[in-house]
Amino acid sequence: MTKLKQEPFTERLYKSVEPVWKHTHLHPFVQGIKDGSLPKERFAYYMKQDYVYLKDYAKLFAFGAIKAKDAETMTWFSSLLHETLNTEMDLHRAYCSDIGIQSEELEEEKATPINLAYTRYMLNASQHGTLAELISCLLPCMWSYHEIGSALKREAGSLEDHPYAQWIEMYASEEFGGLAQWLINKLNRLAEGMTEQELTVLEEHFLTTSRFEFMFWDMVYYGHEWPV
Ligand SMILES: Cc1ncc(CN)c(N)n1
Repeated sequence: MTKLKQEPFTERLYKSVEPVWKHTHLHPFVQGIKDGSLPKERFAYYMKQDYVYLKDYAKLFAFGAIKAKDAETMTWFSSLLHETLNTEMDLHRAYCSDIGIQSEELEEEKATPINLAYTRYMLNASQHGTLAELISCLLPCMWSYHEIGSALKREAGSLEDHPYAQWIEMYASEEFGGLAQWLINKLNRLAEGMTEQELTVLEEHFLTTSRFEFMFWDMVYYGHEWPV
C-alpha cells in the first residue's frame, strides 16, 4: 500500500490564519509603509514600541536554546538571538538616531498594554510549554514580517527615495526569510508524530500570536495607550 504524503504541519497553520494575515496585509499602517504616506511620527512611535517588543521577543530565543535537545538547534537559537539584538534592532537604533531620538529615550520606552500582553503571552507559553509551543508562538512574527516585507517590495515600485526603504529591504531580505524558514522546517519536524490534541495546542498559539500581530499594527496606528 502506498503511504499518503502528509502536508507539512505549517501549511495547515498557514491556512488556519490566512484571513487574519490578509487583514494584516491590508492594514492602513502596512499600506502606509508601502506607499510612504505613513506620517513619520507614527513610524517613529512604532519603532520605539517595536524596540521594546524585540527586547522581550529576543528572550524567546534564549528559551529556545534552553529547551533545545541538540547542539545544532542551540546554535540556531543563539544566532537568532544575536541577529535580533544586533541586525534587526540596529535598524531601530539607526532610524531613531537619524530622527533625533536619543538612545536613552529608546531604552526607557515603556510597553503599551497590547505590546505587554503580546510578549507576556509568548514568554509564558515558552517557559511552561514545549519547544514546539515556543516556535508556534514566535513564528507568526518572523513569517508574517517576511511575507509583508516581500509583498511591499514587489508592490511598492522603486524604493529609491522611499522613506521606509530600509524597513522593507530588511524584512524582504533572503537572510530574514532564511531564519523564518529554519523555524518553519524545525516546527514541521517537531510536529511529526504528534497527536491531534497536541497539534491543536500549537494551532491555538499560532492563531493567538497572529491576532496579536494584527493588534500591534492597530495599536501603533491608533496609538492605544494605557487608559489612565
Ligand atoms: C511586532 C513585531 N512583529 C514581528 C517583528 C519581526 N521580527 C517585529 N519586529 N515586530
